[in-house]
Amino acid sequence: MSDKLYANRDEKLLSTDNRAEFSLGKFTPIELEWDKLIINATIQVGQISTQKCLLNNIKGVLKSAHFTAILGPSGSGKTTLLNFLSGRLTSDNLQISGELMLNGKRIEDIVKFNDQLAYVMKDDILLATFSPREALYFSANMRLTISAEEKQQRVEALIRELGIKKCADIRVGNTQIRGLSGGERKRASIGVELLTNPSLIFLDEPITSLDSSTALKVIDLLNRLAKNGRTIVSTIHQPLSEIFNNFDRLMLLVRGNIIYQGDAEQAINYFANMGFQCPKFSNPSDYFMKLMNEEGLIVEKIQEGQSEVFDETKIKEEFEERLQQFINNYYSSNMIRELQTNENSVIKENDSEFHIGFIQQFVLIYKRSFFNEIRNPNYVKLKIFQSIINAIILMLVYSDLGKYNEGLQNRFGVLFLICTFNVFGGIQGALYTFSIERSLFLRERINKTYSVHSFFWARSLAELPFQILYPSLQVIIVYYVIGLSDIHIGKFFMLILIQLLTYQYAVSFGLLLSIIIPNIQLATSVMSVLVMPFMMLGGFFVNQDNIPYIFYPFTYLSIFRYGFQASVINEFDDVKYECLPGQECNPVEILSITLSKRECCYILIGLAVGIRMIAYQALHVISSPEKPKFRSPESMQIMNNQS
Ligand SMILES: Nc1ncnc2c1ncn2[C@@H]1O[C@H](COP(=O)(O)OP(=O)(O)OP(=O)(O)O)[C@@H](O)[C@H]1O
Repeated sequence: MSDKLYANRDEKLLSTDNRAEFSLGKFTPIELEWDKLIINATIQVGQISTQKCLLNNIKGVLKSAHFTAILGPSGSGKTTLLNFLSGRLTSDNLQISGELMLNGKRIEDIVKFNDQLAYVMKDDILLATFSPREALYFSANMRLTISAEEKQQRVEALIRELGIKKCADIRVGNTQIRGLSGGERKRASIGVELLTNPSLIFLDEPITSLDSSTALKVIDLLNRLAKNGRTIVSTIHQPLSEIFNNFDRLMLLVRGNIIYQGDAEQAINYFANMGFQCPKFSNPSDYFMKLMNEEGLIVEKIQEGQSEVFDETKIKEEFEERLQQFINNYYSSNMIRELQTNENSVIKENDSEFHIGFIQQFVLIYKRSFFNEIRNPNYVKLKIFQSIINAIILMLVYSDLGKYNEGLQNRFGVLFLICTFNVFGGIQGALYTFSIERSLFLRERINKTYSVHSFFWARSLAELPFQILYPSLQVIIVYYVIGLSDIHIGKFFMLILIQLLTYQYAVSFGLLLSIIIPNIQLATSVMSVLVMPFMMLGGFFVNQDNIPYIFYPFTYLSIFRYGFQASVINEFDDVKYECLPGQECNPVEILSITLSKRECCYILIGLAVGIRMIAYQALHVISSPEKPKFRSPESMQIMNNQS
């Protein structure tokens, strides 16, 4: 059926220079072949470690100018295969053996050919505050070294090809911002990956959660890309028959074994010849899914009229037998002999790591991060609102600071609360902003869009104006209304500086947490657990002299301590405070503060910078996860025997 749609595919393949042209420009067709591929995972349960086979000695090929669909029940190894083929398999508990050939030539690591590949992830990872056109221009400016005019032509051509002209300038959106529909978002995600004009495109469940007509549009787009000579491979969950009819090649995976690999149209006949006839007018993919599942076997029995309660072990045995029959039949079929790539044009390895220099990367990321912040109106409004509300609460509670001992207590209290609001505001802000950008950062890093260096510095600088605004606002409102330091202009600015430094330390801390803990809920819980001891040992609740030695590390690192102590020194510096009528005391000594205001500020700067540098290193680590190493088939066999 697909041939009816794409009658000229073979002509394209036989073109003299073996190159095909799409509106994006020329590219070299790619065929990818793998052989004797085994992927095992080591699973540790308590003291016992076992081996699980994820892909079981499989051989296969992805042909150029074909759209290959990988179908299989959940857990059959589809994503593992796709990730292996695209060089994205990252897990230190995996062991691999096998061979990979690109256009007939054996290669060690497909990542060296990243320029020719694209991977469209299951989730659409785009910035909610940017439109598809802006996302495409950002990616084009980062990843293409052609002239500005050519970039514009390519972006506009893509927008046309993707059929997203009408929504090209609408923001992508998310749960808070109304934006694109699911299908438009998916096509925009595919567009970002197509910008580099890749020859080989991997897609992980591109139509899951799309309605049937939108899913058909996406599949039609993939078909058009295949028609033009590209190699398209996609995992797909239970496609409709209209969608199934658009596949050129089909690969069926069950428990890490391939049981069919070949022309999608021939699959029905192939299984019919084995005695498994797909009923008339039923969806072939539904039928194949039923064949590949134990549950399918039960359904089959019910449909045959068997009404007894099914014995689980018997069903398991029967399914094992059926699976073995499929595997044996597949290995004795002609399909396995046809799995060869053509000796084809040699593919060039990536030229360089990045396409543009640090300064250009920095400027592009800076602009994007800055606009992302201000286009997130709810977030900015919320932060400003939070600062104002905190200030109002402080003003109301401390409307009368008092004169003697009670005045002392109140002043300590208000200064500690200002620090507390800033610490929580800084940590939460950093946790929130990085957690929503995390997947985008990882996707762009895998694509080598920019360096960690440029991302880190550009983002830090773009956020700085907002990190100055939020804590300052609170001090500005509170200071004069409450009447701290008897309204001394120098002390007022000093208090702002101290709070800005405290906020920066909190931001560094929050950033580190959000980098090392991918789950925002977990990161928030860890934050609360860690922040409480810091708070208790910040110098307000317990006097510095009475803190047990065991807690000293917390006092040295406390996010509250230096900001609070510096604020207290600032408030009472050179002031003899009248703690009782006629009796003066030095509040700094009451709290046993031994550091000077300047020392506290230097320590805050040191901690903010130090923790930020650790966060920077952590960004490097998460953006280049360790890849499983290739092993010999013999050592895999030994490991399997031992487990
Ligand atoms: N690193 C790992 N360690 C242990 N088991 C793993 C690992 N990665 C994958 N698996 C297991 O391997 C099997 C295949 O996983 P995979 O994600 O490839 O399946 P899938 O066919 O894509 O499933 P789905 O359709 O549900 O996405 C699953 O049982 C999964 O739990």
